[in-house]
Amino acid sequence: MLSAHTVSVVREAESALMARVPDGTLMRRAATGLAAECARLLPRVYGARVVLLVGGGDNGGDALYAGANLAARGASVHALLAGRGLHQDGAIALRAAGGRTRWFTDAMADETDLFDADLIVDGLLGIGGRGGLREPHATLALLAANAPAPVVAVDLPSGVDADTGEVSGHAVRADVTVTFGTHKPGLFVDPGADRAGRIHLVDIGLAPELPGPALVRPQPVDIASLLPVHGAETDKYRRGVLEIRAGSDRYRGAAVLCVGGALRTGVGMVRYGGGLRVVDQVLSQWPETVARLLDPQSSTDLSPGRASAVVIGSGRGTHPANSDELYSVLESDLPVLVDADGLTLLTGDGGAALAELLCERTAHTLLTPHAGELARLMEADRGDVEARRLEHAARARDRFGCTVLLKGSTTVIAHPGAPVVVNPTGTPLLATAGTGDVLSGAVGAFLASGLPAREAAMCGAYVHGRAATLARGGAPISASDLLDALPLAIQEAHRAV
Ligand SMILES: NC(=O)C1=CN([C@@H]2O[C@H](COP(=O)(O)OP(=O)(O)OC[C@H]3O[C@@H](n4cnc5c(N)ncnc54)[C@H](O)[C@@H]3O)[C@@H](O)[C@H]2O)[C@@H](O)CC1
Ligand SMILES: Nc1ncnc2c1ncn2[C@@H]1O[C@H](COP(=O)(O)OP(=O)(O)O)[C@@H](O)[C@H]1O
Ligand SMILES: [K+]
Repeated sequence: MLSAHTVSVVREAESALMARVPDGTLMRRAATGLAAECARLLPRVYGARVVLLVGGGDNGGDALYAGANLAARGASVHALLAGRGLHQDGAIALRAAGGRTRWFTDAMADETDLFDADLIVDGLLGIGGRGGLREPHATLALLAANAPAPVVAVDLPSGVDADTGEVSGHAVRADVTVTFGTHKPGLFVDPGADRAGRIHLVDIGLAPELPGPALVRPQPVDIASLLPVHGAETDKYRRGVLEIRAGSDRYRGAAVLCVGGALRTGVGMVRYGGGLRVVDQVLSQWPETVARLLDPQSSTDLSPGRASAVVIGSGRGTHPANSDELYSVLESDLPVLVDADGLTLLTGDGGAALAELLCERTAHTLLTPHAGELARLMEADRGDVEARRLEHAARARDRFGCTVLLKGSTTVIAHPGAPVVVNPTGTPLLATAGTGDVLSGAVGAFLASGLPAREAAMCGAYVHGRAATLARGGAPISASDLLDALPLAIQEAHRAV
């Protein structure tokens, strides 16, 4: 697992470490690691043209010392200084090694060395950055974006909020981010993650001072260790029986995709309950489904019966009868995943009794909203949810006391009492109708196999994201393509051990 810590925790750990080592040690370690990564990106250091964008704080200091290191090895290093302060010792070191420094003004915008650079180092702001970039930082970020050279961000791309990944206005877009001591949450979560490029962690000796992480990002090997392994003696009940209450006579596709997602994830049995037309459609597409007619409008027995887990909601409807169905499902002691229409039913005054029941559940419970659904659930603004996904997923987790998987450009999973998980797989190709239905089926299959909600969500989101990439080798996909690729994604994930 890669782990990330918030700014306040990093600051505390750094102070504790600094008290034990000679002055300047941490910055020297950081700058040495940064210079080494810069050197790796250059065909050769001697003669390379390196431009440093230098802010007034220690982030600028790191860039200046790394620049001094490169200048001492024969690079032509030019620092553009921005903001009010300057890390004086860093600037002295750079000049002593033959580098140049110059204060940046807007008038210079056309004649900077940026366009001729072989490498640009973004040392404008690190974990001390607050809010959108002010001038002249914003202009420099824009100039760097338009220059052809690769950009290396120091600690994090300037303009990205270290704790949330939020970007307001301009932010540097890095090809590589060299981060120090531990990852910062904003490097893992969009829109920040999208600005970070490849992330390289430099060990500055901080680990012993760090508490548990705020955030984790599973690696293939972590997923491999979680995936259920079915031995020779397994049978369909041990693999899990998933009851699916997704789709309706009106939205039959949701049922087909959700059932397909579960079957292709390797569940032992899917039981499906729904109206005549949707049952027909499910059976014609997936004859292995055990289906029964169930009309939420009239049936009194809406309970899920003998299953290992239930998925409910997508395309199911938001009528009072659907509320009754959700109520019976939540009343059971089975693991339950609630998606889409099921989430809508939890909102407003009408949803109060359901929400209360949800909060009281002791069995594994998982909500899988996208940003719009989470915004409705929590009476928040959708744009705000997208800008600060971690905070909003955690708020929903705390409100309902259950696991929340927030879908979107970065999928995050918030679970009570554990670090938030950031899913490392996925692609914008997934932003197409019906892919969420496949996800709920896949996660439901893992729940049915006995994985706890957090682990089921991690495995489901991971293989779903990989399936999107594997399905057509990076070409556009539809939700149905995911179904074919899910088994490959699972096979690949098992191999990572
Ligand atoms: N503290 C330590 O021991 C270490 C810190 N290191 C570096 O130090 C960095 C943190 O340094 P600082 O605390 O000095 O903070 P920064 O260098 O990140 O930034 C602080 C400066 O930026 C200005 N600023 C903040 N938000 C701004 C905005 N939106 N637009 C324009 N200017 C803005 C502030 O007024 C302040 O002058 C880390 O990210 C890392 O790069 C590393 O050297 C490792 C060791
Ligand atoms: N920009 C994006 N980048 C990566 N994944 C995305 C993006 N947008 C959406 N997704 C993923 O696509 C799926 C869409 O699910 P959802 O919004 O429920 O759609 P639907 O209801 O049509 O099935 C989710 O798994 C989500 O994480
Ligand atoms: K930076």
